[in-house]
Amino acid sequence: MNFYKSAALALDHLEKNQGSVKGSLAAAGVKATPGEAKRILALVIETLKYKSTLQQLLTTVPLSSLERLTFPRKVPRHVPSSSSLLLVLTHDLLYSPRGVEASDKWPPKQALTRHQARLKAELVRLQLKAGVSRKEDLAKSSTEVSARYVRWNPNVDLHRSGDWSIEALFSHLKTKGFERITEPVYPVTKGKFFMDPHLPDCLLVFPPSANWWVGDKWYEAGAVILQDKASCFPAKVLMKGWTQEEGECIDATAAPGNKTSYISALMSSQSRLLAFERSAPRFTTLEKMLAKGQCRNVIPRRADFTDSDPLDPEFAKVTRILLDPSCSGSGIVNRLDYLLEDEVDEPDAQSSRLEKLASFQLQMILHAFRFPSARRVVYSTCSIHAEEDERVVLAAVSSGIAEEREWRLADRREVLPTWERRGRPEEMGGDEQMAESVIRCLPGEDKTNGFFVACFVRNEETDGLQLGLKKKTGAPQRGANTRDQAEHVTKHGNKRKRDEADSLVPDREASKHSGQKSKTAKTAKTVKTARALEAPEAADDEEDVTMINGGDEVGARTKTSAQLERARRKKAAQREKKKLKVNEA
Ligand SMILES: C[S@@+](CC[C@H](N)C(=O)[O-])C[C@H]1O[C@@H](n2cnc3c(N)ncnc32)[C@H](O)[C@@H]1O
Repeated sequence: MNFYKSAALALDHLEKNQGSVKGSLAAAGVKATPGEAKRILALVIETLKYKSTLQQLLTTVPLSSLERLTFPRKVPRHVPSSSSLLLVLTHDLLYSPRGVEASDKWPPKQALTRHQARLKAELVRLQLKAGVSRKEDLAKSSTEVSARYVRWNPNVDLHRSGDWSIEALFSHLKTKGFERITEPVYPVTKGKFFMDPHLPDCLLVFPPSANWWVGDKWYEAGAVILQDKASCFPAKVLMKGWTQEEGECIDATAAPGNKTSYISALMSSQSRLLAFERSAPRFTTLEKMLAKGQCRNVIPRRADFTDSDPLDPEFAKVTRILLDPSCSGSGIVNRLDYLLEDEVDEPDAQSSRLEKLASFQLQMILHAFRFPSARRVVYSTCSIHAEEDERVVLAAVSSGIAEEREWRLADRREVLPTWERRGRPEEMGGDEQMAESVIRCLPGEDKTNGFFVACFVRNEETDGLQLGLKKKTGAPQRGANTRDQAEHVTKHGNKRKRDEADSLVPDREASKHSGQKSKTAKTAKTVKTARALEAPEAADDEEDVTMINGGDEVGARTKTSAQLERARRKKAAQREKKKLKVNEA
C-alpha cells in the first residue's frame, strides 16, 4: 500500500483507539516489511509532533473543501480518512527536505501542490504569531501542558472563619502577581489566569508553570484544590438540577476525594453524601481530604460498594450515585510520550486485562441501578479505551436491570452540552444519539487528561421508593426469583440483550441476580483479579498523578464484543437444543 495511505491509516487508528504508534500499524491492518514499517512510523511520529500546527494550517487553507473530490468527507472502510491523509502529506510538503515522495501524477499530491504557496505563507504567519524563528519550533514539545487547573472550594467559606469567597481569592491572586483575564488563551500566558469556560463558577485556569499554591494558606486551608478539569465533569453532571429537598447522594468509589468534595460543594454541604472506599490506606487519605475541605455533609464509609444492600432502608433516600471506579488509567498523561512507546504487553494480555476491568466496572453500574430511589447514576473513567468506556455503557443500558427499572442514557442536554467531544458511535453499535450523550476528553487535544463520562437516568414516574417495595411495579423484591425476572424480560422481547450484558458480569453479580448473598470462591477470585489489573491507585488521584505516567498504553482491543457474540451464540445454540428436544418429545 502507498506509504502515505499506510501512515494515514495508522493515524486514524490512533485517533480512534489511542495506543502506541508501533502497535497502530498492525492494528490498522497495514502490512509492511520492517524497513517500510520503520519509515511509516517515523512519518506518523513526526506528523503527531506537528499535528496542532498542521491542523491550524488546514483550517486556514481548507483543502478538504477546496479539493473535495480528491479529499472526500466520507470514505469507504479500510480507506484512510481525508483528514489524516492531508496531515501526513502536508507534513512532508512543509517539513520533509524531500517534499512529498510520490508520483507527480498522484491526484492527492497534485491537489496539495496547487495550494503549496498559500500553505507555506500561512506557516510563516504562524511562526511570527508564536514568535519563533524556525518552523521546527512549532513542534509540540513532548512535555507540553497548556494549563493547570485549580478548583475553588466554597465549603471552606461556608464553614471556616474568615473570608474564603471567590472574590477574596481573586484579590489574593493579585497579591501573588496574577491578573485575571476574561478570554481563555492556551497556553495560558505567564502571570495571567481566567475562569474555565465550562466551569466558570469554580475552576481557575493558570499557566503550565504556575505553582503559587505551594505553601499557600488557601491551599493549606483546603479552599483551593488541584483538580484536572475533566475530573470535575462527573460531579457537575451528577448534580445538575439538584435541590436540597431531593434526597441524598452516594459516591461509590471516593478516595482520594476530589469528586466527593466537589459533590459536597454542589450540595452546599447539606443533605447526606455517603462516600464508599474499600481500600484502607486510601480511606485514610479520603478522611483527611474531607476534613480539610470542610465537607461536613459527607459520611465516609470504609466498605466495598458492591457489598451494600440497595434495599437497606438507610439508602431509601439516595437519588444520585457517582461511580468513578478503578480503571486502566490510560488517560492520565501529560505528555505525548505514550504515543511513542512500544507495546508493553502482548495484545492478548492487554485484551484480557481490559476485559476483566470492564467486567468489574459493569458490575458496579448494575449494582447502582438497584438502588430503589436512584434516578441519576454517573459513570466515569480516566481511561481512553472504548472497552472501559462506551462498551461498558452499552452493556449497562442493555442489561436486564436497566430494562426492568427503565434506566437509559441521559440526553446530551443533561451532559455538559457545550463540551464538543462526544462518544464514539462505532463503539455504541453505530447509535449516534447514544454517542452524543456521553463525553470524551482526549489528552493533548482537550487540555485535560483523557476522560470519559456517561450519565444514566430513569423516568421519574417509575422511580422512588415504590420500586423494590411494591409488588405491582414488577420490580424485584428482595431475594426475588431470577427465573421470574427472566420470564418477564422474555415477554418484552429483550432477553437476548440481557443475556449478553449479564454474561459480562462476574459471578458475584450473577449470584445477586438470584438473591444469594454469599461470596463464592470464584467471585472472590474475580474481584481480586480485577483489582490486580487496575492502574496503581495513585493513578486515580487526578492532579497528583499527572506526574506519573498512569496506565500503560495498548492498541489492542478487548474481547468484549467477541465475548458478547460468544454468549449470544451459546444462548442461541441452547435454545435450538431445547426446541429439538421438545420436537423429539
Ligand atoms: C478512580 S478512584 C476514585 C477517584 C475519586 N473519585 C476522586 O475523584 O478523587 C477509584 C477508587 O475506588 C476505590 N474502589 C474500587 N472498587 C471499589 C468498590 N467496589 N467499593 C468501594 N471503593 C472501590 C479504589 O480503591 C479507588 O480508591
